[in-house]
Amino acid sequence: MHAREIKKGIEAICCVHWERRLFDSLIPLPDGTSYNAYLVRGETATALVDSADPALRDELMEQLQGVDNIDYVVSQHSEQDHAGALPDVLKRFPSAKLLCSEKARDMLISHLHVPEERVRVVADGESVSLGNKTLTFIYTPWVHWPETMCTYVPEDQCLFSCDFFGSHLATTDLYVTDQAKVYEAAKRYYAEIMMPFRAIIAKNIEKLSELDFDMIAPSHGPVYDQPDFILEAYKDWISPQMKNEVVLPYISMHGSTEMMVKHLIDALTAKGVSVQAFDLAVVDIGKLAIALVDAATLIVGTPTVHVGPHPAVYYVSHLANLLKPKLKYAAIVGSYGWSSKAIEQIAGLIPNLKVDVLGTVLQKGLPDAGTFAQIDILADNIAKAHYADELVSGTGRAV
Ligand SMILES: Cc1cc2nc3c(=O)[nH]c(=O)nc-3n(C[C@H](O)[C@H](O)[C@H](O)COP(=O)(O)O)c2cc1C
Repeated sequence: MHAREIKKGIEAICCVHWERRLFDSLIPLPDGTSYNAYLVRGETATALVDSADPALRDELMEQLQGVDNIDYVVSQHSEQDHAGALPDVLKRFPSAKLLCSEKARDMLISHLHVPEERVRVVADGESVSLGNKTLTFIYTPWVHWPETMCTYVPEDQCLFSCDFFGSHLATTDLYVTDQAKVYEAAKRYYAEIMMPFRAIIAKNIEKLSELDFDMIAPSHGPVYDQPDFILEAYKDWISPQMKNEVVLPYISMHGSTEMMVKHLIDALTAKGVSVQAFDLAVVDIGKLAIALVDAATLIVGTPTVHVGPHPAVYYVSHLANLLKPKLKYAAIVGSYGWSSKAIEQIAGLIPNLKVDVLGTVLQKGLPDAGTFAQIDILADNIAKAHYADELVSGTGRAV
């Protein structure tokens, strides 16, 4: 890849990680990802905004080959996928100063062993002149670490946002060309990384909306030359409005829980409630996280294993608890053999979820007519709660 111009004097250096399939040893990447750095050439000084993951440091350095001098390297976020190649950049450009937020200073030193004397802290709102271009730094904490900031170039109405608004997508597209594809990738990114910080993200979006920009250049995925697309999507995801949707992660060893789950899906669907069910034996947790962004109700389906829920249910309950989705209601269904504490244990795993439990159906062995009758009542309770809240149907996309 070569550096490509996105504004006069501003180039995107996209390092595309086509083959990466897991992020942070946690997040599935069905479409790979990219790490974007940006070169800003002013009349009197040149700056590089962010770097790349150390795995692609050669790709980054190759794209910087023709660059004689860099005066400033801006680190918007200290995590390795953007800051990991900073030591290489600082070595290659020995007079460059590393600009970062107050909180990033210690993080860059401790996480990357960046030489302390190279670091210069910039304040929230501070500007650095590159001659005919200015870099203005806007602190946007907790998107998604405490030190994160954005960088704004007023002369070009360009906002560098790092992880904020990013999407995990390996592509040669410089700009968003397929909105549906980017929407899905950006929602996956938001769901897994940003969702726990919904309230502070809302404040940060408000802060950024005071700026006049016509381009958002994130550090993952394509550049937004129509920023309203992603701003509107984010506003929808962070809004308190839930959708008439149920997320139903389940697992079944011998089929009993699965029969209960399938009956529940039919009963809810018949009442006009959308359901996204995920078999935890084969789940892509990214898709599950995406479903949690809008849903009003979480239903967990589990057999009992060694007194508690199946270990896969432990994992997914813990994950949902960490991601803190909007969810207002919950329910648990499942089958057991002789004695179970699955319900109590699941309840203990989700203290962050401020949900009303609308019902639990625990069946000894195979479900029968009585079990299905209980499930019908549960479906009725869920539908009534959703309609009482006047929840709107999920559109899946805001575009
Ligand atoms: C490894 C294993 C451990 C189990 N431990 C318990 C248990 O502690 N308590 C219990 O009531 N049933 C236990 N069971 C029985 C299952 O919960 C029971 O067979 C249930 O009907 C399975 O539901 P499923 O068909 O949805 O997999 C265990 C089953 C297996 C395979």
